Amino acid sequence: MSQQSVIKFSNVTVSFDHRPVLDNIDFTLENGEFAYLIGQTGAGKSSFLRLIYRDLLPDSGRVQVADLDITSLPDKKVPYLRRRLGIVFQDFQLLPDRSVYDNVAFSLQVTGEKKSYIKQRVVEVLGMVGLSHKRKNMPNDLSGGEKQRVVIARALANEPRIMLADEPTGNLDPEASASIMELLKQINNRGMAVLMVTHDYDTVKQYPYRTLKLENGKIGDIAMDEL
Ligand SMILES: Nc1ncnc2c1ncn2[C@@H]1O[C@H](COP(=O)(O)OP(=O)(O)OP(=O)(O)O)[C@@H](O)[C@H]1O
Repeated sequence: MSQQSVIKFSNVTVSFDHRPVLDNIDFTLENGEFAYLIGQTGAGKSSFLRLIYRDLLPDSGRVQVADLDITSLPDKKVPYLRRRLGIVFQDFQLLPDRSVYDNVAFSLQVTGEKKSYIKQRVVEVLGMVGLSHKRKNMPNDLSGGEKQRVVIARALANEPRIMLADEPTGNLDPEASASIMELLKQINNRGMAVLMVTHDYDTVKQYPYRTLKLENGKIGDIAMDEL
């Protein structure tokens, strides 16, 4: 894999019940690149993401993420891989009985970071997502957009090189969606690669980046006017 790419699929095939969902796919995400992944329901977008965080192995082909070969990665190294990825999914997956601060701190505690570093880093990432003033609140006290910001702060805490976002604006109103997109844009401008699955074509048009479409098991770049 070149120094420039952070994700590389080579001849990747995934089948369910003998039907290929991903059919001999090649794909590269460059370091610091922002890309959308679109496609109809059932096109294979979630399966595509699952390959990247090693929740699914391909039937054939090779998947490389950062400098790791996912296809030959021992199970015990999977947590190490996942710490290199910031994962932001639609159902917010926050711990409901912990404060905003503790939800973010938790992701650093599991990696065994020092207490003083955790405190500094949590304050830093909550500042980045504009939620310093909500650090003592519980997730249920927050709006949908604010919850999504906490999820993003948590994903940023380990300083990943790649952010995977599965419909991060899916459940949000237009204003909250725009603020999440501004945040992802800002994160990308700091050099992090972002791969975002979305059905939200308005957002794609408003924030134009490279757009890939999954269709009939194949992936290809598409232009804005083809949306
Ligand atoms: N574990 C599985 N066993 C059998 N079939 C599966 C499995 N996982 C996914 N599929 C099938 O593979 C296809 C692609 O599913 P996937 O969830 O990747 O699509 P998607 O593009 O993410 O869809 P959506 O937009 O609805 O989330 C679907 O037809 C789905 O039913």
